[in-house]
Amino acid sequence: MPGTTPQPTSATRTRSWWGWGWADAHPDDAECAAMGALIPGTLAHPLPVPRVRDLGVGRPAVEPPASLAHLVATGPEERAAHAMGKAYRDVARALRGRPGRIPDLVARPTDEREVADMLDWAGEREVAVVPYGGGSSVSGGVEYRGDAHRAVLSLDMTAMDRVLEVDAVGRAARIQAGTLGPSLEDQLRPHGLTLRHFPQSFEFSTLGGWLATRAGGHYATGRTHIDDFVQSLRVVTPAGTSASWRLPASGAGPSPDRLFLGSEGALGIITEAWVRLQARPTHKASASLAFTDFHAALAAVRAIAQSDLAPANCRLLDAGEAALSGASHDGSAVLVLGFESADAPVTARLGQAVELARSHGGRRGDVDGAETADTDAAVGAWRSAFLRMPYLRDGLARMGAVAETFETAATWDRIPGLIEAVRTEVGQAALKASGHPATVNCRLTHVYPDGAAPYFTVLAAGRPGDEVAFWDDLKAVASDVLHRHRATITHHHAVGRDHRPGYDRQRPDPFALALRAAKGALDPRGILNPGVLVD
Ligand SMILES: Cc1cc2nc3c(=O)[nH]c(=O)nc-3n(C[C@H](O)[C@H](O)[C@H](O)COP(=O)(O)OP(=O)(O)OC[C@H]3O[C@@H](n4cnc5c(N)ncnc54)[C@H](O)[C@@H]3O)c2cc1C
Repeated sequence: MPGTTPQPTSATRTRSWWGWGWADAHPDDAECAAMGALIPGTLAHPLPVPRVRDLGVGRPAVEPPASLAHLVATGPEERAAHAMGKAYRDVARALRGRPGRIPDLVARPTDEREVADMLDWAGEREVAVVPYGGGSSVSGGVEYRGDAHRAVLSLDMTAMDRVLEVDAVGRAARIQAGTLGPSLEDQLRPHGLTLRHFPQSFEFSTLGGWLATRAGGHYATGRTHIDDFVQSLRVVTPAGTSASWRLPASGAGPSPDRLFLGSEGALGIITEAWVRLQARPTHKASASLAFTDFHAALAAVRAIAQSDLAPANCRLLDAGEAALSGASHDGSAVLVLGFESADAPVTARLGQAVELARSHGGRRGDVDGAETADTDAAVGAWRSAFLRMPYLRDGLARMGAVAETFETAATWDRIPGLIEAVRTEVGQAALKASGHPATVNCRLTHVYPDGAAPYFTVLAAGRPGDEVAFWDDLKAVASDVLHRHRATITHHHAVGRDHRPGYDRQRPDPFALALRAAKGALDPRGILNPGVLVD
């Protein structure tokens, strides 16, 4: 229309090379300063937005092979954008001009043959291959550390981005690994189907990345992990291509798919998968409940998780987290509930869950019974904050503040003690290291009949110029607490390089032996994502 300003689209917008999401969505200097003022001890002015030209990116250590050169980028911008994931420590390193080793080449294969050719070439020349989906890793999964290889190739899968087949009868689709979340759902929509896997990073992460990290979706209890949706996988390894059969279930020995789910690029390149789909939900209802007593709220959540009500969303925000997201301002914890169905109205189930929560002391917020949309104010506030949070984290990082999250899972008997210990010990460690009190909030992002996944947010003044070491020290304290409480080192953020010490302590020794043997058999030259999972 004449006179209207064109809205930016994904075709016209630029991804940030150093931080989350779109470059144009980051808070400006004034917003950064306003946020920083809320955390005592942060910088007076924001650190400048980092520029690739200040990194002094050198020439690649190797030339791309002539036959594949048309798939390879060697420019500094592309290479810098593929050097790291999107954790706080990645953002902090970029802000200080120390992103670590920049890959020499960025390759974008368009089919499986090209993936195999890239691996052959890399194997012959001792070039490390780091698979790259959306690059949203928060555990050091897409960066190369060390210098044991001649060069580093970032294998960006996003040119393989199509839904290849839809089986409407069996409700499944064959999808290429480099498909980003929004495109995947856009391609399924005309079929009335959905994968319904929504990690917070949905917009900038791929099916292959979800599979390689065993990602956890939000708005989901029950079938939460991407593993639950996999029918079969194709994986290109230096030892050949693994293709499993499409099956609804199978008891034929250990599952080949399970070997590659969570393999984080260390065993092969996932090129495509058949995944189970669902009808798109048409009935929706949501509600929030406030709790004065967090322990009563924990009991309410457990009761709902152990009932057969099966909410689509059941997450508990402690008082700090509820205040941060705008879901509550009176010191209450908030339980967010959501129900969905493609077949039947859900208000009755929502009503039962609300009653269960009330019997544990929950005070009812607005219940939306419209069956079509979420209008509960607390639910809406939480959802917008949830999506905006990564941008705000990067704004706070520019103020020298640490704003980061970590997550775990444990059985119900351990949950109260675990949450208390993390809050206390991480809080004390931050105070000791920076001289300023830190905020350590908790929410339960995923709940199960037998346990829950607590997700912690840390907001603290960093040590100016030394933010990464400060965060690493806090994370080491947190990892020790998790280990003592027999809570997993990660529920859905993957192992990568950052969680290796915790993972190595957690996994049984015979399993480590088997994993090493698998790595040796599939990747005999040790070129695939060296440093993640297993050496
Ligand atoms: C703001 C934010 C929110 C997040 N929210 C969630 C969340 O809600 N749930 C969740 O589970 N995670 C979350 N994450 C973590 C991250 O998004 C997930 O680990 C995601 O699955 C990574 O997908 P990706 O496509 O970005 O993979 P990448 O980050 O590119 O890669 C992740 C790992 O998988 C490997 N890999 C990628 N593609 C392939 C492939 N085709 N074959 C073999 N290996 C491959 C990489 O080498 C790397 O080791 C979040 C991260 C951020 C920054």
